[in-house]
Amino acid sequence: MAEAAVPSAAPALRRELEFVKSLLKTGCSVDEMVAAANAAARVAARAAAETGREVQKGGTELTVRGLPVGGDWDWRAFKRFLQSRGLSQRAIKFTDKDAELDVGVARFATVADCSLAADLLAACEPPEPGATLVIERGLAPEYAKRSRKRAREGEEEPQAGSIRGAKAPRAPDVCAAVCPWWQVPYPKQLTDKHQRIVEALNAITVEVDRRAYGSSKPEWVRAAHARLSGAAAAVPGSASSASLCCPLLGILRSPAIERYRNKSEFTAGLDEHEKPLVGFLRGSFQDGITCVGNPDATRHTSLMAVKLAAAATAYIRDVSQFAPYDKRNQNGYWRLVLVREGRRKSFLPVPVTSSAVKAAVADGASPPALGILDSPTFATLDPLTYLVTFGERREGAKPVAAAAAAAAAAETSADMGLDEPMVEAGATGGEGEGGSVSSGHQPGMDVSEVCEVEPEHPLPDEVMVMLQVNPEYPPAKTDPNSVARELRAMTAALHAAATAAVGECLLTVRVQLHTGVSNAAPADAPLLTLPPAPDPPLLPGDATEEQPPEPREVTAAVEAASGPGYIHDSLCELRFRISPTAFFQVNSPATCALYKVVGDWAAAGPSTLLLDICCGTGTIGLTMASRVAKVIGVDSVPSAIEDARVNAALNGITNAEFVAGKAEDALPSILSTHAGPDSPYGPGDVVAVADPPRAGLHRTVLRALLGCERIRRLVFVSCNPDNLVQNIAALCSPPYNRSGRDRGGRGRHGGGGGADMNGYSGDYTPFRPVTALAVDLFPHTAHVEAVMLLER
Ligand SMILES: C[S@@+](CC[C@H](N)C(=O)[O-])C[C@H]1O[C@@H](n2cnc3c(N)ncnc32)[C@H](O)[C@@H]1O
Repeated sequence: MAEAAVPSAAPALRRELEFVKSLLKTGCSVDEMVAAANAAARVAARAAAETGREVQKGGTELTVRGLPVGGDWDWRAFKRFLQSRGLSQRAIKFTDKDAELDVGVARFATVADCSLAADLLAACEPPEPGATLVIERGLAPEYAKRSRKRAREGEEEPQAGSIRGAKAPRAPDVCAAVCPWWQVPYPKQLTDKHQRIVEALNAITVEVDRRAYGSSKPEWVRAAHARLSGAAAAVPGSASSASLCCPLLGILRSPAIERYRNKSEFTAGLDEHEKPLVGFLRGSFQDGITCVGNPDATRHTSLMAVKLAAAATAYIRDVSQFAPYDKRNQNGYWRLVLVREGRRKSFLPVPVTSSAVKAAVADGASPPALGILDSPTFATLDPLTYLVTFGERREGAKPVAAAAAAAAAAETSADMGLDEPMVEAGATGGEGEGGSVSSGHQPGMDVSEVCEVEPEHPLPDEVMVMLQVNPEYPPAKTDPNSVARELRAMTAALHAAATAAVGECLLTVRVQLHTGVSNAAPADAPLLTLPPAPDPPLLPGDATEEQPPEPREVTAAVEAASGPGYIHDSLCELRFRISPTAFFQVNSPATCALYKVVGDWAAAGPSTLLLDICCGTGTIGLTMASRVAKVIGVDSVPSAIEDARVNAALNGITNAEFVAGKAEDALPSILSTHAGPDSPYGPGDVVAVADPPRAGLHRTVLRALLGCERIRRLVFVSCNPDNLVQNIAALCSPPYNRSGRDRGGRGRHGGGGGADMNGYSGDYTPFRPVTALAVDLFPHTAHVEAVMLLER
């Protein structure tokens, strides 16, 4: 029926339709479901059209109409005009304007610069009194031909760096490969990520419904069904959020969106001309692509990392006797250059709204001062500063359960320890879907106010480089002296670049040996300090041209870079030691906001035992340690656990204990020791925070959490919406109960396999999803983080 009407360009909404279809099996009437499916199809068609428009809007080019004609009003005058309106020389890459046309075009360095230009020009006086400036994204047709010609010329580039013998696949541009959303306006990125979490929360409802028998079906699942059928009848298209498993408060924007990463993993390889380059892979080996691209245009890579990659490239190209590793023949020495950065003081950019920018410009002022919190106070940090909501998307939507929304808002706010109801107007779905419960203050900002302007970030104080090399490279295998010379000279090149970038900078270098085909090394791959200088020639005359004695500056640089082999970063008013292979979140400002939410939702107190499952270097547990009785963290990477123990000591924290091991091995015994019947922690005193890797939590961990009745509150952080669905559904589904096979013969779980879709038997109370929040830790990529609070 409605399926045929769904355009293929809307896979997300296709999933929505699948969801609606799955509910056909649940008990809603067929008419209701058909109405919902038709509504979904209409939304899909609209979304597809909008997506097409947005892609067009997302570039770095701008057309301005209404400019003066004649005289010397050519491209130079147009450029001067842009500069006079506050756009910097750096931001304007190119302008074009024929003096006899009233239209000019400009290309900007980044999408953010282009958005700023559009905002500034929309609010400024035109150069000719009485004229009206019309601003359009993209190139005017009058000029597009010239631009297309240039693009055609660019396409003739040879495409090397692909697997020999096969037809050369075209490697995508480096930005498309590593930050594929770099041209998508930031508000649109947030909208899409928020939608991704909407879909995940819908899918949790469906999954729990699928796993539970009629009488054991949780109340919140029944409520979602009721909302869904109500919404489908009342509001076309509202099915997309009516069946969320809990309210979604919005998405926390990243405080920093340009060059925000504190860690960059560069591949040493060959560029499209087969020249050595340290940068990002432009595709995957499976697709036949091995070619590396220059990282300097990628929006998320830090300036320090770009400079170190350039220094490593220059060294390998111009000086090194060793080749970069080539996966095609598995030969070569240099494989990876991993750069990590730390700062003595943390920082948090404070976002400005697009209307503030416009108002300031309309008043003739320069854009509002860009705030940056230097060493922000964690306890008083308000994560709502970064909350983005989507109020306008419900325009025309009738309240479905306004009273329930208000109640949910109040409940959620109380849970978070907030004075203001957080779900007021911005939250989507769950109990509160459809309710325009707006009154007074709306927390966070509407997505239409999201602006990409941000201040410069402070430079790092410490830098760590891990050079991954191939010890099987024949020239390296046979000549340890040349290995020492190469590693030391490379270190000197990196040291010079780091020092030139930031003056006094603590650079520390380590060498990782790895022989596998892919650069992903196991956690226990040998990690070495820099080798000593090769023995000097016995007599001064012994030094040949090929083997001169080591220059003094190399010796000095290596001595300086032989430091501790880890760095420190500041986060949430604490200091963290980070080893080369330990996990640490890559976007420190956004992580700070995320951890504040996690801490608030955990609502831990002086009698709480806090379990930090998958704790990395101990970050989440340590940021909460001062509020709780005890922290126990567990992580599978031993170096991360060593860091966590050091980090506790570094911050004077004495109530934290860290266990090295897989959570599935360690957690059951941690729980029986610390949270069993004889433990000093009463029911509800044990709070768990889980922040698993992309694969999610192991089922043994899920079982252990379900089986520990003292855990009544669980904060789940996920970087993979698909696994979030599976893990949360498992935690929120009722136990298997043979006597509950009262399906009335429907047998929809496959021949009476029945309710044990969860696979967990025993007597436990499932958790209930209470509230959720999306968090953008990775601007310009499709990745999105979600936080969920579960209770029972
Ligand atoms: C997404 S990170 C979160 C780390 C930490 N919570 C943070 O915010 O920095 C996931 C962590 O899970 C750890 N990990 C992966 N598999 C694990 C397992 N089976 N058991 C315990 N920890 C695991 C990784 O080493 C990594 O530190």
